[in-house]
Amino acid sequence: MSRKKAVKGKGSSKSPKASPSSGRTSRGLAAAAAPSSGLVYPSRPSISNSGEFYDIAFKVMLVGDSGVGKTCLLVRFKDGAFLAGSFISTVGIDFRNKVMNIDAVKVKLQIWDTAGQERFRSVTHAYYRDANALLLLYDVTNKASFDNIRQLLGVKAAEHQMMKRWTHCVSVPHPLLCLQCFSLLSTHTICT
Ligand SMILES: Nc1nc2c(ncn2[C@@H]2O[C@H](COP(=O)(O)OP(=O)(O)OP(=O)(O)O)[C@@H](O)[C@H]2O)c(=O)[nH]1
Repeated sequence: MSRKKAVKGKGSSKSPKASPSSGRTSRGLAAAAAPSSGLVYPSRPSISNSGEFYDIAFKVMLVGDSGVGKTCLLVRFKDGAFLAGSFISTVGIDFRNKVMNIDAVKVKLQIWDTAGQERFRSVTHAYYRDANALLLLYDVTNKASFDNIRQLLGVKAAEHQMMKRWTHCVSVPHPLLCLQCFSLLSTHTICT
Protein backbone atom coordinates (compact mmCIF):
# COMPACT_ATOMS: atom_id res chain seq x y z
CA MET A 1 0.00 0.00 0.00
CA SER A 2 1.24 3.45 -0.74
CA ARG A 3 0.11 7.00 -0.25
CA LYS A 4 1.27 10.05 -2.14
CA LYS A 5 3.02 13.01 -0.67
CA ALA A 6 1.69 16.51 -0.95
CA VAL A 7 2.19 18.18 -4.28
CA LYS A 8 4.79 20.52 -2.81
CA GLY A 9 7.07 17.70 -1.84
CA LYS A 10 7.39 16.15 1.56
CA GLY A 11 7.49 19.48 3.37
CA SER A 12 6.96 23.16 2.96
CA SER A 13 6.92 25.15 -0.25
CA LYS A 14 9.51 27.69 0.85
CA SER A 15 12.61 28.28 -1.16
CA PRO A 16 16.04 27.34 0.27
CA LYS A 17 16.76 30.94 1.17
CA ALA A 18 13.38 31.54 2.70
CA SER A 19 13.05 28.26 4.54
CA PRO A 20 14.40 27.75 8.03
CA SER A 21 16.15 24.42 8.57
CA SER A 22 14.09 22.24 6.31
CA GLY A 23 14.34 22.97 2.65
CA ARG A 24 11.27 21.18 1.51
CA THR A 25 10.14 22.96 -1.58
CA SER A 26 8.15 22.76 -4.73
CA ARG A 27 10.17 22.30 -7.86
CA GLY A 28 9.59 25.79 -9.26
CA LEU A 29 10.72 27.58 -6.16
CA ALA A 30 13.65 25.28 -5.76
CA ALA A 31 14.78 25.99 -9.29
CA ALA A 32 14.71 29.71 -8.69
CA ALA A 33 16.71 29.39 -5.51
CA ALA A 34 19.34 26.88 -6.65
CA PRO A 35 22.80 28.32 -6.02
CA SER A 36 25.06 28.96 -8.98
CA SER A 37 27.87 27.07 -7.29
CA GLY A 38 27.37 24.32 -4.78
CA LEU A 39 30.50 25.18 -2.86
CA VAL A 40 30.07 28.20 -0.64
CA TYR A 41 32.78 29.90 1.35
CA PRO A 42 31.00 32.54 3.39
CA SER A 43 32.95 35.26 5.11
CA ARG A 44 33.15 34.11 8.69
CA PRO A 45 30.97 34.10 10.66
CA SER A 46 28.06 33.15 8.47
CA ILE A 47 24.70 31.92 9.55
CA SER A 48 22.52 29.26 8.01
CA ASN A 49 18.80 29.49 7.52
CA SER A 50 18.32 27.47 10.66
CA GLY A 51 20.24 30.08 12.65
CA GLU A 52 23.46 28.10 12.99
CA PHE A 53 26.85 29.54 12.11
CA TYR A 54 28.96 27.74 9.54
CA ASP A 55 32.27 28.13 7.75
CA ILE A 56 31.75 26.20 4.55
CA ALA A 57 28.77 24.74 2.74
CA PHE A 58 28.33 21.80 0.44
CA LYS A 59 25.46 20.74 -1.77
CA VAL A 60 24.79 17.02 -1.67
CA MET A 61 22.28 15.17 -3.85
CA LEU A 62 20.52 11.94 -2.98
CA VAL A 63 19.87 10.05 -6.20
CA GLY A 64 18.18 6.71 -6.83
CA ASP A 65 15.01 4.95 -7.82
CA SER A 66 11.73 5.58 -6.11
CA GLY A 67 11.43 3.67 -2.86
CA VAL A 68 15.12 2.95 -2.28
CA GLY A 69 15.01 4.97 0.94
CA LYS A 70 16.43 8.40 0.08
CA THR A 71 13.99 10.32 2.24
CA CYS A 72 14.38 7.88 5.10
CA LEU A 73 18.15 8.28 4.96
CA LEU A 74 17.87 12.05 4.98
CA VAL A 75 15.38 12.16 7.84
CA ARG A 76 17.49 9.71 9.81
CA PHE A 77 20.61 11.79 9.25
CA LYS A 78 18.93 15.10 9.99
CA ASP A 79 16.53 14.22 12.79
CA GLY A 80 17.61 10.77 13.94
CA ALA A 81 14.18 9.34 13.20
CA PHE A 82 13.07 6.54 10.90
CA LEU A 83 10.05 6.95 8.66
CA ALA A 84 8.46 3.57 9.17
CA GLY A 85 5.10 2.61 7.79
CA SER A 86 3.44 3.85 4.67
CA PHE A 87 5.57 4.96 1.74
CA ILE A 88 5.03 8.54 0.64
CA SER A 89 6.79 9.24 -2.64
CA THR A 90 8.63 12.52 -3.03
CA VAL A 91 7.24 14.96 -5.56
CA GLY A 92 9.84 16.99 -7.41
CA ILE A 93 12.73 17.86 -5.11
CA ASP A 94 13.26 18.72 -1.49
CA PHE A 95 16.17 19.67 0.73
CA ARG A 96 17.33 19.91 4.32
CA ASN A 97 20.27 21.62 5.95
CA LYS A 98 22.50 20.20 8.63
CA VAL A 99 25.49 21.93 10.19
CA MET A 100 28.20 19.59 11.46
CA ASN A 101 31.33 20.32 13.42
CA ILE A 102 34.24 18.57 11.69
CA ASP A 103 37.78 19.23 12.93
CA ALA A 104 36.66 22.54 14.42
CA VAL A 105 35.16 23.59 11.11
CA LYS A 106 31.44 24.17 10.88
CA VAL A 107 30.31 22.42 7.72
CA LYS A 108 26.85 23.07 6.40
CA LEU A 109 25.42 20.26 4.31
CA GLN A 110 22.55 21.19 2.08
CA ILE A 111 21.15 17.79 1.23
CA TRP A 112 18.75 17.52 -1.67
CA ASP A 113 16.28 14.66 -1.77
CA THR A 114 15.29 14.02 -5.36
CA ALA A 115 12.13 12.26 -6.47
CA GLY A 116 12.96 8.80 -7.76
CA GLN A 117 10.01 8.54 -10.08
CA GLU A 118 10.84 8.71 -13.77
CA ARG A 119 8.40 11.54 -14.45
CA PHE A 120 10.47 13.90 -12.29
CA ARG A 121 13.85 13.08 -13.84
CA SER A 122 14.06 16.17 -16.02
CA VAL A 123 13.44 18.33 -12.98
CA THR A 124 15.83 16.64 -10.60
CA HIS A 125 18.68 16.26 -13.09
CA ALA A 126 18.85 20.03 -13.43
CA TYR A 127 20.18 20.16 -9.87
CA TYR A 128 23.12 17.83 -10.36
CA ARG A 129 25.30 20.33 -12.16
CA ASP A 130 26.42 22.47 -9.24
CA ALA A 131 26.37 19.72 -6.62
CA ASN A 132 29.52 18.90 -4.67
CA ALA A 133 28.56 15.29 -4.13
CA LEU A 134 26.05 12.77 -5.36
CA LEU A 135 25.04 9.90 -3.15
CA LEU A 136 23.85 7.09 -5.39
CA LEU A 137 21.36 4.94 -3.56
CA TYR A 138 19.82 1.60 -4.37
CA ASP A 139 17.70 -1.01 -2.67
CA VAL A 140 19.74 -4.10 -2.01
CA THR A 141 16.60 -6.20 -2.48
CA ASN A 142 15.90 -4.71 -5.91
CA LYS A 143 18.47 -5.36 -8.63
CA ALA A 144 16.69 -3.04 -11.06
CA SER A 145 17.36 -0.12 -8.74
CA PHE A 146 21.06 -1.00 -8.84
CA ASP A 147 21.11 -1.33 -12.63
CA ASN A 148 19.32 1.99 -12.99
CA ILE A 149 21.99 3.77 -10.96
CA ARG A 150 24.72 2.37 -13.18
CA GLN A 151 22.77 3.43 -16.22
CA LEU A 152 22.26 6.91 -14.81
CA LEU A 153 25.99 7.22 -14.21
CA GLY A 154 26.75 6.30 -17.78
CA VAL A 155 24.24 8.65 -19.33
CA LYS A 156 24.76 11.60 -17.07
CA ALA A 157 28.52 11.43 -17.09
CA ALA A 158 28.37 12.59 -20.66
CA GLU A 159 25.92 15.36 -19.91
CA HIS A 160 27.13 16.99 -16.73
CA GLN A 161 30.58 18.26 -15.89
CA MET A 162 29.98 17.54 -12.23
CA MET A 163 29.27 13.91 -12.95
CA LYS A 164 32.39 13.71 -15.09
CA ARG A 165 34.53 15.04 -12.27
CA TRP A 166 32.87 12.79 -9.79
CA THR A 167 33.25 9.60 -11.79
CA HIS A 168 36.89 10.47 -12.43
CA CYS A 169 37.59 11.01 -8.77
CA VAL A 170 36.40 7.66 -7.53
CA SER A 171 37.55 4.30 -8.67
CA VAL A 172 35.20 1.48 -9.51
CA PRO A 173 33.19 0.27 -7.73
CA HIS A 174 31.30 3.50 -7.24
CA PRO A 175 30.42 4.39 -3.68
CA LEU A 176 26.84 3.25 -3.85
CA LEU A 177 24.76 3.24 -0.74
CA CYS A 178 22.88 0.00 -0.19
CA LEU A 179 19.63 0.70 1.56
CA GLN A 180 16.75 -1.40 2.80
CA CYS A 181 19.24 -4.05 3.74
CA PHE A 182 18.67 -4.43 7.42
CA SER A 183 15.51 -6.51 7.42
CA LEU A 184 15.78 -8.19 4.05
CA LEU A 185 19.44 -8.83 3.37
CA SER A 186 19.29 -12.46 4.34
CA THR A 187 16.73 -13.32 1.70
CA HIS A 188 17.95 -11.24 -1.24
CA THR A 189 21.15 -11.04 -3.21
CA ILE A 190 22.31 -8.61 -5.84
CA CYS A 191 25.00 -9.77 -8.22
CA THR A 192 27.32 -7.04 -9.43
N1 LIG B 1 13.21 -2.50 5.50
C1 LIG B 1 13.63 -1.27 5.24
N2 LIG B 1 12.75 -0.39 4.73
C2 LIG B 1 13.19 0.86 4.47
C3 LIG B 1 14.54 1.25 4.72
N3 LIG B 1 14.67 2.56 4.34
C4 LIG B 1 13.46 2.93 3.89
N4 LIG B 1 12.57 1.94 3.97
C5 LIG B 1 11.15 1.98 3.55
O1 LIG B 1 11.13 2.13 2.14
C6 LIG B 1 10.03 2.95 1.75
C7 LIG B 1 10.49 4.05 0.85
O2 LIG B 1 11.31 4.96 1.57
P1 LIG B 1 11.58 6.47 1.05
O3 LIG B 1 12.74 6.98 1.83
O4 LIG B 1 10.34 7.31 1.09
O5 LIG B 1 11.98 6.23 -0.47
P2 LIG B 1 12.53 7.30 -1.52
O6 LIG B 1 13.77 6.76 -2.14
O7 LIG B 1 12.64 8.65 -0.91
O8 LIG B 1 11.36 7.26 -2.60
P3 LIG B 1 10.93 8.49 -3.60
O9 LIG B 1 10.55 9.64 -2.71
O10 LIG B 1 9.75 7.96 -4.38
O11 LIG B 1 12.09 8.77 -4.49
C8 LIG B 1 9.36 3.45 3.04
O12 LIG B 1 8.20 2.68 3.26
C9 LIG B 1 10.39 3.17 4.11
O13 LIG B 1 9.79 2.89 5.36
C10 LIG B 1 15.46 0.28 5.26
O14 LIG B 1 16.64 0.54 5.49
N5 LIG B 1 14.94 -0.96 5.50
